[in-house]
This record gives sequence, C-alpha cells and structure tokens, in this order.
Amino acid sequence: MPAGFLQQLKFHTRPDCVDESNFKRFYVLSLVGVFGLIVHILLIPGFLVIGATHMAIINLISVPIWLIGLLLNRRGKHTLAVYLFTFEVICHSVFSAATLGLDSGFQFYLWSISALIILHTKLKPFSSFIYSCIITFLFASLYVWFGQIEYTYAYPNLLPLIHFLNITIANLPLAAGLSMTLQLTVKQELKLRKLANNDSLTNLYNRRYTQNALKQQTALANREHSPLSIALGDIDFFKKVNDQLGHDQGDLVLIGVAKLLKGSMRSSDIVCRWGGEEFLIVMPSTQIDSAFEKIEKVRKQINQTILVNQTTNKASVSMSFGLVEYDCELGLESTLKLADNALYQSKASGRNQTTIAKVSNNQYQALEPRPNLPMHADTN
Ligand SMILES: Nc1nc2c(ncn2[C@@H]2O[C@H](COP(=O)(O)OP(=O)(O)OP(=O)(O)O)[C@@H](O)[C@H]2O)c(=O)[nH]1
Repeated sequence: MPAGFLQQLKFHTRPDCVDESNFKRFYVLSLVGVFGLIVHILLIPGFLVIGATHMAIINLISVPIWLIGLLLNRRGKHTLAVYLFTFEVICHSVFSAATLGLDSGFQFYLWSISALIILHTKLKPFSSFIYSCIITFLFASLYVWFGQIEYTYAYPNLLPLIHFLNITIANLPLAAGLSMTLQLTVKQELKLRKLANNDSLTNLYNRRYTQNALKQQTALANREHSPLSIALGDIDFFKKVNDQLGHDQGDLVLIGVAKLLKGSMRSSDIVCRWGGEEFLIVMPSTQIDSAFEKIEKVRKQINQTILVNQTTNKASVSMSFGLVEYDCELGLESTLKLADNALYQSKASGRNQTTIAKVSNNQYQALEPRPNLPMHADTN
C-alpha cells in the first residue's frame, strides 16, 4: 500500500477539515474503523483455514469498505462513515449467521454497531434510536431465521473458542465507545458550567454565580453565627488605561489584577468579576480585621506589580476597596450597599486605599488613609 495512502489513515491527528468540536467523534470512529479493518484482514486466512471461502471473499470485499469509511471520517463525513460501517457489519453478520450458523457468534458485532449508532451524536436522537431498534430486531430475527443452521466447516472443536473471541472482540469497541462518550459528556458539562459561572476574560466567577454563592454563604453565616467579610474593589482611573493605552492593554490589566486577587485569597474565598473593572471578594469565616489585612496586602501588591505599560515601566495600577462584615440583621442587599458606599468613600478620599464600612452606626471609617496617588498612564 503506498505510504501516502497509509498516511491518510492516521487517526490520532486531527485533519484540518475536522473542527475541534468534532475531534472526539472523529477519534472514536477512527478507532472503530481501524479495529474493524484489522479484524477483517486477520479473518481472511482464518476463514480459508476452516474452508469458508465465501466468507474469505466477503472479507476481501469488506477491507476496502472499512478503508473508505476511514477516509470519509478523515474528510469530516462522520455520519456517512457510520452508515458504511453499519452496512458492512449488517451484511457480514447476516452472511455469517446464514452460512456458519449462530454458534460462530459473528452476530454479536450487531451489538457494537447498534451502540455506535446511538452514540453518534450527529444523528438525531430519535433517528439513532430507531436505527438501533432495527438492528436489535435484526439480531433477534437471526435466531429465528438461522437458529437451525449447523456449523459444517473444519475444526468444529474450535467453535466455542471462536464464539468466545467474537463476543469479546465485538464488545471491546462498545466498551471503549461508551467510556469515551461518557468522558466527552462530563467534559462538556464542565465546560458549560464554566461558561455559565465564570467570566471569560479573567476566568474569575461571574456576578450571577457569586450572587447565588452569596445567598448560600449568608445563610451559612446566619445559621452558624460565623463572620463573613465582603470586599468590593475597583481599579482607579481605569478609563485612562483604555483611553491612553487601548482596550487590549486594559484587558491585560484586568487579567493581571484578577490573577493577583485570586492568588492572594484562600481557596474557600470567592473572587468574582462583579462588573467592568469592579471585583467582589467574599471571605467566609473571616473577621473584618483579618479581611482588612488581606485586602490591604493584595492592594499594595497590585500597586507594586501591575504596570500598565510593561515596556516603559512608568505607570502602576492602583485599586480602591470598600470592606464590610455581613450583618444578618441588615441583610445581604444592604450589606452590599454598604460595601459600595465604603468603596465610594475610598475613591473620594484619594483612591488607592481600603475603607471599612462600620455596620453598627452606618459610619464609614477610612483606615490607613493614603495620600492621593492618581495614576498617570505613561504612553511614551
Ligand atoms: N479594557 C476593558 N475595559 C473595560 C472593561 N469593562 C469595563 N471597562 C472600562 O472600564 C472603565 C471604567 O471607567 P469609570 O467607571 O469611569 O472609572 P475609572 O476610570 O476607573 O475611574 P474611578 O473608578 O473613578 O477611579 C470604562 O472606560 C469601561 O469602558 C473590559 O472588559 N475591558
């Protein structure tokens, strides 16, 4: 066989015409195709040895059919490949049952092909169900039509072994296909969950997820009387970053800030992109004093490490925070409003600082006030 032709059958690399989302389908079908091809080639001498020349000839015809199926799969025509494999397996099973009898066990390949049709997600679920039912009906019918056929070829003592091998070999692709489909389903579910819960730019939790998580955390804090601190942070003069350095540079700043925030918090804390350049950090079982220490630490770190113009190293990013400890008597909405007000206080007092909202008397106290350090993005 020419090397170029064999090259075409490579099933572990994705050809350009098969897009990323179809890779798993392509891979499973390639495995089934290569497996079917090898089995058919190996069976040719086997049939000749037992004297079933007609089956050897059928296998010789089957080999190019499996090769064509593999090539169709490689060209992105997955459904056509499934139909071709199915057609071949049906013909093969019927011929074997009619001539060798059911004791040879070739009819069990119908089970594999029936599962392959069900698992082939390119087919409409109802169609694949109907096709699978037809194949199952055909499998059962073989026992009615050919149940009396006796094996009349050489080595009848090997019949139990052939039966055993056929059941085993026929079920291997079935098990592999099911396991791969399960993996794919779990992966897709995780991907969908991530898409629904995470912000695509920063990979932090999004507002929708955090709103639900906040409800759970506040319920837990109410029940267990445990402290719950919430910080609302906002990048200072972020509009300037976008205006002077461009939106892409602004996005890089957001990603950098998100990374630092996430890296500085405990795994039990929830770090969320609350809005454009606003971040919300939920710290369960954390008293306001230690929350303040943590937020101040990361605020300083952001100010020292995130530079808006990496080439000139001239301008640093600063953030302002409003910090509040959840009060069950106040409720979640008012607590968040307090965090927002405390953030506003930080901005009004010169930015680059953290303000704690004193919940008891609705007074805001700016701790560790900082001098006004407006950010001037340097575009030179
Ligand atoms: N690059 C980028 N910019 C964003 C994104 N989301 C929001 N912004 C920008 O963030 C800026 C927010 O600006 P403002 O709300 O005026 O606040 P600011 O300039 O940070 O000023 P202060 O908050 O008062 O310090 C706007 O220019 C938005 O376009 C985003 O995903 N990427």
